[in-house]
Amino acid sequence: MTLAPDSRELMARARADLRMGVGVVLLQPDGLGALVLSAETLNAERLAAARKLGTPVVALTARRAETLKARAYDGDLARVELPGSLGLDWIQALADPADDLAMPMKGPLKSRREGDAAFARAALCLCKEAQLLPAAVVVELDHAAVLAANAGLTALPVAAVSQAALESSPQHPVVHARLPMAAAEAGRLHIFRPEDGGEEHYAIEIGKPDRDKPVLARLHSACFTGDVLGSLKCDCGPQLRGALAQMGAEGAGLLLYLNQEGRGIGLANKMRAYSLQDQGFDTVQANHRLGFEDDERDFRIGAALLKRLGFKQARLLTNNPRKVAMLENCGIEVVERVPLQVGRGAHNAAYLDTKAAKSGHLL
Ligand SMILES: Nc1nc2c(ncn2[C@@H]2O[C@H](COP(=O)(O)OP(=O)(O)OP(=O)(O)O)[C@@H](O)[C@H]2O)c(=O)[nH]1
Ligand SMILES: [Zn+2]
Repeated sequence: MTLAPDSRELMARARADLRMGVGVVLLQPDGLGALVLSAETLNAERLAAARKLGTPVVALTARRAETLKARAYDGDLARVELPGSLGLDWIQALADPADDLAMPMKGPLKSRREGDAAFARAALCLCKEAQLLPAAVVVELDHAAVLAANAGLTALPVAAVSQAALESSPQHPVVHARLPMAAAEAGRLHIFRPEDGGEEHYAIEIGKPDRDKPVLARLHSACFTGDVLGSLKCDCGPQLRGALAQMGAEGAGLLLYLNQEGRGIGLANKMRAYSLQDQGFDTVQANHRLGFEDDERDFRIGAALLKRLGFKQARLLTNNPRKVAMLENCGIEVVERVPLQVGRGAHNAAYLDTKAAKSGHLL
């Protein structure tokens, strides 16, 4: 056992650093490395310091590059060259689509072809995990480890980032306690904490579901606007309350409340998406313009929590066939899909229709 943080713990530090605007260093075994800064949280002083170290590029996802008409030579991403005359405002306009329509970016943008995109790819992965806009300034360095040590920056192997993206962090039970609720007096709230320093997730157990029978279950993704504020733009609030009510009526069930706000992009980015929706884009187009995929959630967490609580089979309350497929892939048998169609209204009809047309939701 060592006191030093392992690579997963270093990733948690890196996420926190990027959110504050502090750079992180990525290292390759051959000694080559890169300084990475989030485009969203970068300031002018740090950009100037980064420019003294080498030639920065702005890493963008292929989704964002498509909107900006930048060539994504690396497939899933583009490394856009940063002209010497342009600075922070230009980088932030590349990253943030808020003003795309009012002030379109003046191109053409020049994308880098040569070299390895591994640093840029890891940088975008870290930005997404930090729930920042997926855009980063990346400067390749010869003496990256020395820079990290001298400046006190978090340094981690670039391979650790790609490896972590493939795995789902183990979730550990922290505590559970009785919680009488309006929907069911016999309620119990369990808290789970991931090893990787990410968001905690919750399980709400209603009654005493038999572990040897299929449990009436729901994987509910956090929606602050719908669940708490009663937003009419989505169906989350009525789905949450409808699921709990059905479990209460049956006397048993399990609702997993997964802290994957905004289909995994975080509340700030979801509000950016809402702003784009006010400009006429639908929910999927808005995610793409921001540089995200339609859905950035990791549904493996739900399967892991079901298993951890002793369940092997479920009757799943959902309209999303991807949730069913993912649970099955992760070893939970879904014996029945129980539709959950509640809360349709004037404000969310187009949103629900888009989910059906583009994301495969069943109406
Ligand atoms: N990015 C983005 N997220 C949204 C938008 N509207 C709602 N959400 C999020 O979408 C998620 C909805 O989650 P769920 O209701 O669990 O999932 P679902 O895929 O709709 O599937 P079912 O409800 O089970 O049929 C929540 O995390 C919301 O915060 C939007 O316009 N953009
Ligand atoms: Zn919602």
